[in-house]
Amino acid sequence: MSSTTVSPHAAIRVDGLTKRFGRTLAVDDLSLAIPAGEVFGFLGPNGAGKSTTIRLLLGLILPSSGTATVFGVPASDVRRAHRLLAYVPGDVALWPDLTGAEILELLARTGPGVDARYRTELVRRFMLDLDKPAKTYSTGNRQKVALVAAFATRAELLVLDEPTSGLDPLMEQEFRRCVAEARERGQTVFLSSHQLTEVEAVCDRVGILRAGRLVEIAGIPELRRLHRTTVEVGYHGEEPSFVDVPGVVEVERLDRSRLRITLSGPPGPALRVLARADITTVSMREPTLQEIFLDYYGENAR
Ligand SMILES: Nc1ncnc2c1ncn2[C@@H]1O[C@H](COP(=O)(O)OP(=O)(O)OP(=O)(O)O)[C@@H](O)[C@H]1O
Repeated sequence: MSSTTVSPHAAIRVDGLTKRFGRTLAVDDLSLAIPAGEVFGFLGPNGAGKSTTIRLLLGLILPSSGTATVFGVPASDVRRAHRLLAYVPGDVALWPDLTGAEILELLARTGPGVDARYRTELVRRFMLDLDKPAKTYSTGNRQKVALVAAFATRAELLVLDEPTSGLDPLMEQEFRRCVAEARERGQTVFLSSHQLTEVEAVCDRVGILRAGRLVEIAGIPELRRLHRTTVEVGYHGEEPSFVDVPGVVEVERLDRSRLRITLSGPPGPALRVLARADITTVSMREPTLQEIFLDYYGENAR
């Protein structure tokens, strides 16, 4: 079932978005367009500006300069914009004396409309006990209530700010299934996360934020190609030489007949060297998103 209307607008469009808090430049001239139907991962280390960007998108704060729209509606036009979106914060606060069931009903009445059958199914899948007051819920259970409420809406845009930090691996799997189902229905998902395996598993594209600026925006396969790939080869006879071969970052001798070559960028030149050698085995490994992330922020970034 799809209730998503086709919009000529991007789900999210941000142009020159900037937010200063006193001397801190939390978001710095950010421009970004997320087409309807995309699952977009928003990555960055602590303090990079992810939550500030989300608060700007939700109209909770106003930008110092620049614009943000949701399906063409200015983010600051909260009444209209919030008919199109549902939001899950990383740190879910619920009304302590209401039960889970009462909270789901309350949220359903304020949000952009709900699919009650799907909601019942999600309550079962997330193994949520709705009869207890929210003050007895653990962090993970509070997060589940917010996730069920958001996924059960037919909001065209789901904004999820680190929504799985309190979930166990089983529930994390369920979350991934829900994102896939949202995508199938044509909903757009904006997912800020520290969980790189999750982003890798569910997102079409990722934006990487550093100190308020977008440093990279790409599809995951494309990101991998831009980063380090390791190739292990076994050879007979003379060791292949990678001196001055473009894209070869490091060559490590594993034993007398095996090398590990680290590549950055296209592998063509290194493969041409290998083609001339007497190669007995070859294996190639692309970087994980975690390695890419460390390339940006870890030792290699300095
Ligand atoms: N209300 C505020 N007043 C002053 N500074 C703020 C305010 N909100 C955020 N900042 C600063 O803006 C910068 C970006 O913070 P933000 O919370 O957006 O980062 P984040 O990427 O969401 O980090 P995390 O992963 O830790 O949640 C930080 O330097 C933070 O200290």
